Parts: sequence; structure tokens; C-alpha cells
Amino acid sequence: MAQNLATSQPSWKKLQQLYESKGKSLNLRQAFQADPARFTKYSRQFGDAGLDISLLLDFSKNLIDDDIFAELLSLAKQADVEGQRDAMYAGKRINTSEDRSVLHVALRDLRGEFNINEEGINEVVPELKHMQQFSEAVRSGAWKGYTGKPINAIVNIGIGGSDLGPVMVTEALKAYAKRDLRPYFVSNIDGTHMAETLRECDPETTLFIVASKTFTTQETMTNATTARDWFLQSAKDEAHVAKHFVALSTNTEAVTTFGIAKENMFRFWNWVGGRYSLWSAIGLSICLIIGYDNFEQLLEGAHAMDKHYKTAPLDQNVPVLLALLGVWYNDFFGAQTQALLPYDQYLHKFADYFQQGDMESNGKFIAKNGEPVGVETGPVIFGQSGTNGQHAFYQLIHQGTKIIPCDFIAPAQSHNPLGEHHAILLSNFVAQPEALAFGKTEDEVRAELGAAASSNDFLVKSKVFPGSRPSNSIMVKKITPATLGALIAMYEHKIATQGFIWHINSFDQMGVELGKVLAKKVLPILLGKEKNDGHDASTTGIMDFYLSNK
Ligand SMILES: O=P(O)(O)OC[C@H]1O[C@@](O)(CO)[C@@H](O)[C@@H]1O
Repeated sequence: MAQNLATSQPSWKKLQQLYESKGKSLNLRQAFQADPARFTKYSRQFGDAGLDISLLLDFSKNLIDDDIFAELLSLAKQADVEGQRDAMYAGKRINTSEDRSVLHVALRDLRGEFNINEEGINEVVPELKHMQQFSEAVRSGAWKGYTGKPINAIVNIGIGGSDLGPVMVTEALKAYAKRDLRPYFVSNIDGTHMAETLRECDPETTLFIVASKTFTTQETMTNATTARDWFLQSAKDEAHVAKHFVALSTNTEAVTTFGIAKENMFRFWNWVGGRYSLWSAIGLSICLIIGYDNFEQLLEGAHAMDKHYKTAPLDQNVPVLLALLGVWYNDFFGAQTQALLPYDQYLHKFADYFQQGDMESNGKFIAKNGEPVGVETGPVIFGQSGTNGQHAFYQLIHQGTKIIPCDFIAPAQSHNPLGEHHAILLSNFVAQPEALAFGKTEDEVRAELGAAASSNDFLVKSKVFPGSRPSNSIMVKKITPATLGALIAMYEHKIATQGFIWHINSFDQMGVELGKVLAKKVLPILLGKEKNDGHDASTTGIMDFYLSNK
């Protein structure tokens, strides 16, 4: 019987015992009453004075005690998290299915402090300079369209990692945006996405960014071709394409074949995973919208977190702590999801971004020894900006039958200090974890309802909050480019650490391929070019309905 890498770690069995003996019945009210120093013991701070980053991680409202915490740290040791991390930073080809290194940390290592040796590393800074020159030319108006007008709209055409990062960051840092340069992001193959965008664009003043690591993705190449055809209806002359189309890719040959000049191509490398690529040329739209200096601050903030992850002892290592707590609920409590709840409207795309970041990384069932992983791996990531989520799904989190680990995130300072708005927002950011942790007992409900309690027992039971529902509270000083960079890198390294503990390959994405292949097979049928046969009755039936209704 092949060894199960995850459960063969001695601490895995001990954690199972600890879950049964105390984890599953841990009462947070009692835990805080028993240990007044609990917050001090189970909170950490990360900062960088030069970048004005201050971050608090309060993980005291988790279902842990000293024994459980110690055993989680032992699990990280036994999984050789530090060794696997060091292999990643050293450029080892840890993405073993594709025989690639995983070096998004090199994209923000601008002074070469990590001494990484890999093809393209020496091009990172020159490529950033290329991005800086181009974005400054467009933002200043020096870059002109084919009729001599400056650019006032950019359309990023990309999907997945070639879309979600730029979307999330340009939204998160909208306070830093050049407001007269309108950003659009077209990702879906649904013609509506491109059509609705082109309705708002002028071919004379629009720049199209074709963002694709492979430059083969069907949605992106179809959308790019449609955009180019639309542009040429006005511009007529192919020579004008060079003023309005640039490409972000690793695939120079495909870029030039598409008809984008090499000098209009911004390169990155195969050791940049798509969902880890916003720091690379894929971030060009970010550069254009918030300016290169702010983009560089984003990189520096991530680099500060990279250094922390690389050097901090496990029990002080913020990404490691988040990873271990996630494994505790995912693998021992049977939690299936993880909520990301940013109390900041600018961060409203944060959970969307990490749906790909986490689920495409750790949604795996095979371990690195080729055997079934045998444990629960990646959680389902969801979330929404606070306080909106409270009016959507918090009912389930408070009183449902599922355990939903929650990360609450908030800035101490708002970019828009309107009256008492921020204090009210933060009052919810503070109160929700408190309610989840400490709940409301039946006695407290009866005392609150008074006489009404005696006439409606069901009402009383319905108002009880079980409590002891886990959460992390993460507060930062302000969502600046550097702080956002650190926050994103923190979660990137949390995800990698969980993959290290499960001994899976977090850096390929074979699971996205089969659907694409099958879609290409049925397309000719939907286009009426082939008979509707050769498929199962369901697929055939669905296509028959389409063909008789289109
Ligand atoms: O950047 P590209 O090569 O166009 O890939 C886009 C996205 O497609 C994938 O689903 C892989 O096919 C994601 O991993 C990736 O970010």
C-alpha cells in the first residue's frame, strides 16, 4: 500500500485525537475566561516602517489551545514546510508535472536579494522599465492613437490569472487611479462582454491589451480578434494596430503571428503561474491606471511579506499560521469552505481573486507521489465586502449547521472618511467575529425577551447563537499599494503552505483542460457544421434543444 504522505505525518494522528478529545467541543467563552492573555498569545503583528505597512493578525478566536497550536506547528515541521518553501525560493522545479520552477517571488525581488538563478530572471527589471516607459507615455498623452489623439480608455482582454489580478488590484487601489483613463476588462467569451465594452469606447482613443500567458486561450484570442476587427472598421490600415494593441505573454511567436509588434509585447516567463502573474507584465493595466511608482510599491509590499515568509520562525510566520488554521478546520472539522470578508468596498473583488488563487492551486486529489491524496485538500473560497455579506449569508455562518472559517479584513484608515461611516463599518468588523465566537445563550435570550419568552419557546430557541465559530481578524493601517501587496502575498504563501502540508502540486492546473477539449468537440455541432451525434443522450438532448431554438 503506497504511503499516504499527509496522514503519515505523526502529528496528523495526534491532531485527529486532539480534535476528538477537545477541539470539537472547545468553547471560546470559556477559553477567553480561563486565559486573559489569550489575545496576546494568539495574535501577531507584521510591519515594514519604510513602506508604512502595519498588519495585525488576531487568531485568538480560533478553536485552538496550547496543545493544539503546538501540534499544528509540529505538523508544519513534519511536512517540511520550510524545506519546501526554500526549494520554491531557490527556483527548484517544484511544479513537477510541468517541470517548472515557481518564482513569483522573483517578480518583486527587485534588488536580487534572493539570489535566484533561472532563465529570464535578469529580464525582470528591464521588463519593468519597459512597462514604466510605456505607461508613462500613455498617461502623459505622449502616446497617440492613429488620429493623433491621446489614449483615454484601456481594454484588458484576458481571463483567469490574466484578468482577475488586474481587476482586483485596480479596484482595490482605485483611490490612486488616474481618473481620466478609463479601465475596462473583457474576459468572457460571451459576446455581451466585448459588445458592452466597445459601446463605451472610441477606436481613436482606446488601447487594447491582449493579456495571455500562452496566447492560445480561446476566449482571449476570440475577443482580441473581435476587438481588432472592430478597430480596423474605423482605422482601416493594419499599420495603425501598433498604436492601439499591445500584448502581455510568454509566447513571442504567437504574439507576432497575431499581428502585434514585438516592441509592443511585454514579456514574462514560464515560472510565473497565471494566478500568480499580476506582478509581471500581466500587471500592465495596473501600471497604466495607478502609475508605475504605485505599482512598484505594490511589488515592494509583496517583497516585504516574501522576506517575512522566508525567514520568520513557524510560530511567528503569518502565512504559516493562516495555513495551519485552515488545515485544522478543513481536515479535522470537515469544514468545506473558507470565507474572505474584506470590510473595505475597494476590496470587493478580493474573494473573487482568491477563488482562482486558492481553488486552482489546491483543488487537487493526487499527491506528489502520484497516489490519491487521501485527505481533504483545497477549500471552496467565497466572500463579499462587509457589511454587504451580513445581509446575504451571515445567517448561515452564525446559525447554520456548517462550520465556515472566516477571515475578516479591514483597514484602520479609510480613503473616504465620510462622517461616521468608517467607524460604523469597523463596528461591524469587530462585532461579527465577537458574535461568532461568543454567541448568545438560551438564558440570555430569555432574559432579553422577558414575558414573551414563556409564550413562544420556538422563538427563544431560534434566537440562540451557538458561538465558538472560528475567525481570524486581520487589520491593516490603510489599503495602500504596499499594504495590498503584502496582503496578497500573505495569502499566496498561505496557499502554498497548505499545498506543502497536503503534499500536492499547487502550481499546475490540469483540471481546466478536459472541459476545453470537449467544448472544442461540440462547437462544430452548435455551429451547424456537424451532425448532433457521438455524444451521450444528455449532451445530445441539450444541443438538440439549442439547435431547435436558436
Ligand atoms: O493567460 P492565459 O494563458 O490566457 O490563461 C488564462 C487562464 O486560463 C487558465 O484556466 C489555464 O488555462 C488559468 O490557469 C489561466 O490563468
